[in-house]
Amino acid sequence: MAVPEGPFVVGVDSSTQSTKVLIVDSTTGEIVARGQAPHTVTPGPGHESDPEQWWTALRDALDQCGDLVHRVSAISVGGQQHGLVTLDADGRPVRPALLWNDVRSAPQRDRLVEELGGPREWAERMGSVPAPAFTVTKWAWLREHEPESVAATRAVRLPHDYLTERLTGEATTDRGDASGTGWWASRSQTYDERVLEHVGLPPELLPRVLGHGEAAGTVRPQLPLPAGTLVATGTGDNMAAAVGLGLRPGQPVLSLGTSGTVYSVSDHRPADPSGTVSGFADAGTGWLPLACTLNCTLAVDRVAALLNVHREEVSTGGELTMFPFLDGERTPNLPYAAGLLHGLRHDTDSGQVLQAAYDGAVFALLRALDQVLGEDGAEGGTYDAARSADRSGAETPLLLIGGGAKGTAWRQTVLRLSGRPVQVPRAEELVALGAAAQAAGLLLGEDAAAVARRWDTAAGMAYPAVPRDEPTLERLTSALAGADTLLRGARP
Ligand SMILES: Nc1ncnc2c1ncn2[C@@H]1O[C@H](COP(=O)(O)OP(=O)(O)O)[C@@H](O)[C@H]1O
Ligand SMILES: O=C(CO)[C@@H](O)[C@H](O)COP(=O)(O)O
Repeated sequence: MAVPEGPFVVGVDSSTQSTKVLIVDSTTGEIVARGQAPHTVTPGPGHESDPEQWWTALRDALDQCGDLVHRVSAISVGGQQHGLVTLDADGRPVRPALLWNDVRSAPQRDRLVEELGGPREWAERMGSVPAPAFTVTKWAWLREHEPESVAATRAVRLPHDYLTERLTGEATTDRGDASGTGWWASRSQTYDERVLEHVGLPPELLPRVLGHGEAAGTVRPQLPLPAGTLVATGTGDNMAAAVGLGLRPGQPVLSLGTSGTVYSVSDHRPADPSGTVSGFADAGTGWLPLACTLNCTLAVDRVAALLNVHREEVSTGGELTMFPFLDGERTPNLPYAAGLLHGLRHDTDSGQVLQAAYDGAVFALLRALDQVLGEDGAEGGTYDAARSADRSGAETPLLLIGGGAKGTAWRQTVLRLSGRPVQVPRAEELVALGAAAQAAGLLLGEDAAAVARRWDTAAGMAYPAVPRDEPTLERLTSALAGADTLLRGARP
């Protein structure tokens, strides 16, 4: 095999549970070194992490890559979306970051939607009806609950902005991640003065939104990378994964990680007034209609741990339904929900209970997939099936990514409940690869998604479609309707 010659680039995925770093040969896409370091997330009703720890984790993960770190030419950071990072006058976090899966801001979210024109106005102007995940709702929560933290705040950042700024010293963001704040309007593609004024956030506290392909800066001296290393814009983790797959319109993705997401890229600006589909911008000049669940791999792993079985020890049979909404849920919009199990019998075994958790998690994502693909449609919401078929007329495979995609039980559940062909890319770290492609794109003057396509990152195991398990889908649909009052829950 040829010795990698570079130039080398670094892709970073600073996600909820850990920081992952890849050093990639920009010519071939070969991964030549990797590192990973964990993050701590507070348990309980709120989910918070210390941004300083993300920075330490990034340095640790880079250290694990060995001497190659000193030979890299460019870097880019993909980060978990939406997190509210508040910095003081010295650039230090005022308090831990409020994360995307912290639903304490659900009451503020409801008020903001109502006070600023209702769901249709939000969707049409901003691109999304905000969920409690969105940064603007967290800022509104902080104003109510910790006015002293707000008073001490001199800068507001997203997770990837924070890390990029630590690398460059420049306050920058990109349109992809900015589109998940709730204060960046997709219609005007600028920060929205009306929203900012309403929530008392001075625009000068926000970073500059870089244009497509613009550099964020260069690495400051005395960091673990060569001084002067180019720093690309970076973006939110889902936008980075879309780049990492070299995604084209009509190719659906299902990502199984801490969050579950379904999305595609689109040339059309999404505007879903139901709020199921977030109308994000992508990392280029297009769009990324996306639906996200709060309960995915961690929830299913938690159920396996409660049952004291391995995550692959599932069994068939029984008539169980489970909605594993341990953290409340975003899709469907049930922020005050808790997990729910229905249909237990004397002969139910633990494998069936675990399978019901997988089914519930995948069902929530697949229910949203048609709406996501509808937002991708050319005529404002009608899913164009023809675009989702290849030249032979076969349905375009669902690309299955994220840590869960490594698991057999996850793969089989998606196949059975989607009835679609599924493709699992061999490349596992698509967020970090997408960030690496951004860095390579900046270095080589190429489009980042084209770089990823050149690296052939989406290639992998192809599973043909199997008949859709309609009885299970029907059982889940009717259980969801029947359990509505319970799942709406009482506001704490
Ligand atoms: N071999 C595996 N089989 C099934 N699930 C796995 C496997 N390895 C990791 N996972 C799951 O992947 C999850 C992490 O996914 P990842 O996409 O890395 O998370 P994040 O969303 O934080 O980036 C873990 O919660 C774990 O449940
Ligand atoms: O909130 C969303 C998307 O809107 C999440 O997808 C976050 O971006 C967190 O991602 P992971 O840590 O699960 O990768």
